[in-house]
Amino acid sequence: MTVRAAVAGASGYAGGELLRLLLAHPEVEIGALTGNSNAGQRLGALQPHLLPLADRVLEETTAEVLTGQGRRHDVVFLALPHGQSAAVAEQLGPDVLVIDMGADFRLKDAADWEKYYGSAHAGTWPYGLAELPGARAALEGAKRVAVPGCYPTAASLALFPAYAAGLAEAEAVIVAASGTSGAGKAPKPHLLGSEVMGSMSPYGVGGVHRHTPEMIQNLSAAAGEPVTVSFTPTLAPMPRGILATCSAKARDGVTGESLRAVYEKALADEPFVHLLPEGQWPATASVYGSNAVQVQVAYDENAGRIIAISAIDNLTKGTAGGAVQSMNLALGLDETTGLSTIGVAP
Ligand SMILES: NC(=O)C1=CN([C@@H]2O[C@H](COP(=O)(O)OP(=O)(O)OC[C@H]3O[C@@H](n4cnc5c(N)ncnc54)[C@H](OP(=O)(O)O)[C@@H]3O)[C@@H](O)[C@H]2O)C=CC1
Ligand SMILES: CC(=O)N[C@@H](CCC(=O)OP(=O)(O)O)C(=O)O
Repeated sequence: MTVRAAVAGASGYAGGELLRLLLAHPEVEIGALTGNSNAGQRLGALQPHLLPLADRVLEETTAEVLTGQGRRHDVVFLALPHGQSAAVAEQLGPDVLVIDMGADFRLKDAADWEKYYGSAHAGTWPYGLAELPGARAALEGAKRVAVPGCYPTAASLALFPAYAAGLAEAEAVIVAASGTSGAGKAPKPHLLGSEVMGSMSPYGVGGVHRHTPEMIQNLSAAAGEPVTVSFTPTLAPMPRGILATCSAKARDGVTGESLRAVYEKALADEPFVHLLPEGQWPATASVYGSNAVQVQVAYDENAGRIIAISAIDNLTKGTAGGAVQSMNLALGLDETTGLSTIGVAP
């Protein structure tokens, strides 16, 4: 099978990571690459690490370029700022597979979308987090996929086994540290090297971060009841990676042994999510550039809380790897095709 893929937003961080993965995908041929302010530029000037594509020139992001006659794209990836995908997506025909790496189609509840994103809700597509209960069935054969946000990927994969097994009360506290690439490539004063280097700082505090309703959606679905989430993101002085420290009050009767047994069973067959051996803890350095997710879980007897910690690469499993994994499922390819669990160290 040859899958011809177009990438909109090829000049950005998510688009760049996606192209890195697609270049190593045995079934994919790379078609049109588009940008916005950088349309007309050589990709080599913007993404110098993607040597085989250095002489490709970015086109405008239009429906004609993405799905026009003669383009022959089987899949279109949209790696655009949130709020920009819907207008493009509605012009793409029903036969092409469209994978949105932005937020536009992740949420089911229109009121949540309006509250956290401040615009009209565009709709809801099958959710590209394959590991969640029931997700693979919805992705197989899908023509539209909404790739999750990076923090919801990390937090949901850490906590869903506890909720799916009924071990946790319906309240979760999530504190996660992210590398700066999570904020995208567009210049922002708080991301200047001199602001970020040597310092960690919180942002989006007090339940206002737009990933909160997405986490609530995922954990409530796993629990089968509404779960409240208190989420605090922090910025860490590193280019990539998310470490999510998640906790929830344990239901009566939970022990360290029963908790571990539930996680071992839930994650046993997952190709990308690895429950670490007891005593070993997730670290962002171990998943750098890889689609792997490290998870560890412990029962805090004094506080009666379940502590679940995960590490991902925000650009790989947190966006581009999740997008490729979803594409594989949608097209009937082996889910792991073109995706590595091998990191880079030190
Ligand atoms: N960075 C991350 O870790 C993650 C990102 N995502 C999502 O991926 C998407 C892209 O993020 P990211 O790559 O980080 O952002 P960047 O700012 O790095 O890249 C944005 C891309 O979108 C293009 N673009 C900007 N404005 C428009 C517009 N109005 N119309 C069309 N194209 C436009 C830019 O083109 P140009 O440069 O030519 O102006 C660029 O290619 C976002 O929705 C983000 O939420 C999801 C999970 C994780
Ligand atoms: C460090 C940092 O700023 N991270 C981003 C998350 C980016 C992302 O994954 O989210 P979307 O795909 O939903 O945009 C933020 O907190 O907004």
